[in-house]
Amino acid sequence: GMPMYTYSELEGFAKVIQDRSEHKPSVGIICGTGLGGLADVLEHKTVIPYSDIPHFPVSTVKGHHGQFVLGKMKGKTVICMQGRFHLYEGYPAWKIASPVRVMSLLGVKTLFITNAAGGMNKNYNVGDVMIIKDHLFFPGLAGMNPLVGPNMSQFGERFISTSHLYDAGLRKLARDIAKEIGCSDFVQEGVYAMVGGPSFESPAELRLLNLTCDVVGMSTCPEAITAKHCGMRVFGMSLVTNKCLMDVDLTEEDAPNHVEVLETGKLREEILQELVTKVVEKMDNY
Ligand SMILES: Nc1nc2ncn(CCNC(CO)CO)c2c(=O)[nH]1
Repeated sequence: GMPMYTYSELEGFAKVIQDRSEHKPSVGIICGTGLGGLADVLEHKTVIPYSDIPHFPVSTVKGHHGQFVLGKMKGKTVICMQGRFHLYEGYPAWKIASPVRVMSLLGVKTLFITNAAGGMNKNYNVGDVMIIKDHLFFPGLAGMNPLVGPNMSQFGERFISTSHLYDAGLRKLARDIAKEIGCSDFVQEGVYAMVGGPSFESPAELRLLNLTCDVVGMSTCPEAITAKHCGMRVFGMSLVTNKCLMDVDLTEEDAPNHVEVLETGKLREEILQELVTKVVEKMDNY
């Protein structure tokens, strides 16, 4: 594809946003499929469609708006991505992750990434929320890593560790808040597997992924790695929107589809908003 964004192009994207909004965000939120409601709770909102930013990618998936929303949440200044990008849309990993570098240039120090995912762990139920403690970035293992190519040392080092990619303090805080608001029954903590998509995984692929992972999706890893590269604290959370068909002999009606992914997002929207809002409120003490 076309050459990657240069540092000055990324600065140009940040400038378009700075010229449109007084907000100086310290927190970034990437809203997953059907989870765009997270941006609705912001106060004093500024909305900037991706299409208003020259040469910036645009979302092409049902359930994704395609805009930045800046505003206040519990005293913190937040920038939300309502609509994100995916490998299956044909975007390379570096382009999917470029909004994270723009957020870094705007001053974001902590990134919350949410997504919809299929449950592989048999103890998980549709509607569960899984705090991500680690990931299996399958496409990344095959070279579709957002950091491939010349290292942009303005953001970070050439070779970064991902041993502690999902911040332990924020995970502890999220578990404590889940207890506090009484939703521990359906708040899990586990490992996220990323596949490229757009086809859903075969039973054989699911059984392989389930050796180390609890849920599977088609996003999140490129953004998490890029956030770590530029020194952000990262918090990831999956909404389990369906149970995966782990064996070819299971009946057809369990097969995943996009409609149930969107519907489950609506079901749990309030809880997700409450969880994220409370973690944002208390995160500086963890
Ligand atoms: N088996 C399975 N179930 C899932 N439910 C949600 N997603 C996340 C992908 N969501 C796509 C299609 O809904 C839209 O981004 C998946 C997935 O990748 N695999």
